[in-house]
Amino acid sequence: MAVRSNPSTSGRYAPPATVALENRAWPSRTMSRAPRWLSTDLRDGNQSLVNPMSPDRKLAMFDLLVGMGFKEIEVGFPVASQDDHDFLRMLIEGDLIPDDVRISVLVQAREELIKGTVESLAGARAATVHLYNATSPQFRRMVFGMSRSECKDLAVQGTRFFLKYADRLLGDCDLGFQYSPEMFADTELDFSLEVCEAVMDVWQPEQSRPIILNFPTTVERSTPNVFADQIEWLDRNLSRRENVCLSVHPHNDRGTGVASAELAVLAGAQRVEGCLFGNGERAGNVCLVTLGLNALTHGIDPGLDFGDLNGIRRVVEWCNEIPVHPRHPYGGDMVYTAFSGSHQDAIKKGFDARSRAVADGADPATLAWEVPYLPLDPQDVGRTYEAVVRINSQSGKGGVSYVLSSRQGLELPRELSVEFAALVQRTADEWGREIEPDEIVRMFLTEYASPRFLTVPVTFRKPVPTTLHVQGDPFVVGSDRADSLGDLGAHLASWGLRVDEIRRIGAGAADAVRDGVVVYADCTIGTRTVWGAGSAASLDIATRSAVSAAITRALRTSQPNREPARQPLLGAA
Ligand SMILES: CC(=O)SCCNC(=O)CCNC(=O)[C@H](O)C(C)(C)COP(=O)(O)OP(=O)(O)OC[C@H]1O[C@@H](n2cnc3c(N)ncnc32)[C@H](O)[C@@H]1OP(=O)(O)O
Ligand SMILES: CC(C)C(=O)C(=O)O
Repeated sequence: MAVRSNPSTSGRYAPPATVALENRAWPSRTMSRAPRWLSTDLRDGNQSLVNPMSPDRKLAMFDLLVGMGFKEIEVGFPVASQDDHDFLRMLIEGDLIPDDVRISVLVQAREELIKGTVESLAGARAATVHLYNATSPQFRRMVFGMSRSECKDLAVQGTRFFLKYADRLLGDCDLGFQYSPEMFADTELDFSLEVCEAVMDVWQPEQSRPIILNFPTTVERSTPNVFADQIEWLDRNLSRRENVCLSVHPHNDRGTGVASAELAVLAGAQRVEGCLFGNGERAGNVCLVTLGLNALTHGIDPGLDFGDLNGIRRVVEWCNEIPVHPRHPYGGDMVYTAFSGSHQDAIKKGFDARSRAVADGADPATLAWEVPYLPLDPQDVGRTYEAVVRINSQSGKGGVSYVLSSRQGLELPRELSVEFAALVQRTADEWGREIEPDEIVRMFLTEYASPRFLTVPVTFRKPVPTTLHVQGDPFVVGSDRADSLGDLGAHLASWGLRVDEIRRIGAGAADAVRDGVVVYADCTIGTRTVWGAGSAASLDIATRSAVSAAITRALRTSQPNREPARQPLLGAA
């Protein structure tokens, strides 16, 4: 097949500039604690929506953020719209901002807008004003029509206006100040530094009045390592560093917003701005859910509560009117689900190993999480194990066994699970769709279980060698459970059955059969080997039931590939 390339279009895009950084330190660092988080769901997130949030949606989002533990929340751009202004006033006048939460508001470097912003904060106990202007060559040339020094002056004047109106109007407020050179990632590094230094000369940061300098990838255009280099360069070169909170604000245009944020933290960023589930302009702001849970799965407390991630998602979806993708890291519907056989097998073995460790006395709360293919314990975010394994034609015996075990407590012998999995796979192929757990259980019971428990002995004309599997661990005749099986051989002999071996006997009932023991009988009938399953309060009756089911199957399975009947038989018994 001919390979098509796009030389004519790719030639219109330039590769990003790189940073000359000697001995960069970030590649060999690891994250040891979570950065400060700022949620900009109510500002950058909101400004990107088709329908900006209504007041009740804004309040729901604010309450959610507070409930999750956010301590810094950008609540809007109060001079941009009456809605943003009114929401801010509602938070202040309604005393809805907890003492340990700091709100912030965004404003451009224009005097009348700064004045209006400061006025809208009247009565606030604590707040940060976030001033921005774009600094990149493209903006200076195309949007502002300004030289470098005029652009710097815009930021400097903006800071002066802020101080002027804040002094006049907000004497009682614990005021913070944040400056962002918008389009930072596309701005010459030395110019970003020059502007930030000039802003700091006006603000005069001290320990008691630090400054937040926030560096956005307003439009993400380079690989995350380039952004990390930019941040490390600033970390090294900014003056008054101890009074600067170095913050980043990544967007996700190239799909690497999370990587940009994480590498930036390694490079010296102390604070990250983003949105829940990555809402935001174009391809979104960096996703704070992903970042927070990435930290958690590296053993770092994110300082945010993700314990009810489905609940968080519901609020976010309602506020933004945008569904979260089923494959969204940690929060999507499908992310704790495996369909493919080898994944399911490994997951089941992981859970089994975990159960054994707990049975041996390990505390599940502290036992290291190491279930293959599940980077996070779904229960840590309020999800269940219910949908961890789902069955379709890609599934194998591990998955089918997992469903029967987790749903019904049925622990199939390996040979039986191989056989049953093949039947499930054929059925999934035939039906052309996923098979629900209840259907799997029904299919198993329909195929292998006796239509009803037989309580009377069955007589066969010729001896049938039988291997019995009883739910649970291997059992050897003559062990401590031998007495409970004492009559078994006699019973089976009275049916005309010869017991070659009794391999397994269970401790405890299967959920499917509340009344006791499950027996899996592997019977050689004539030239065929046929499985049957039975359950009852006593081993004796369960065994008859299992053998009877095997015989019934042997009689009816002249067409082995038939579609299984749909009615549950054990359930009806
Ligand atoms: C990357 C980001 O997310 S930044 C935040 C973006 N968010 C928003 O823009 C939403 C809120 N903004 C708004 O609602 C409006 O832009 C307002 C209300 C703030 C201002 O509206 P308007 O006065 O009508 O101006 P408009 O939006 O067209 O702004 C363009 C003007 O502002 C100037 N400008 C843009 N950004 C800045 C800035 N940060 N500082 C100073 N001037 C700026 C432009 O140069 C342009 O000036 P010109 O009119 O002399 O050509
Ligand atoms: C105002 C700044 C921080 C911004 O939103 C951006 O550049 O994306």
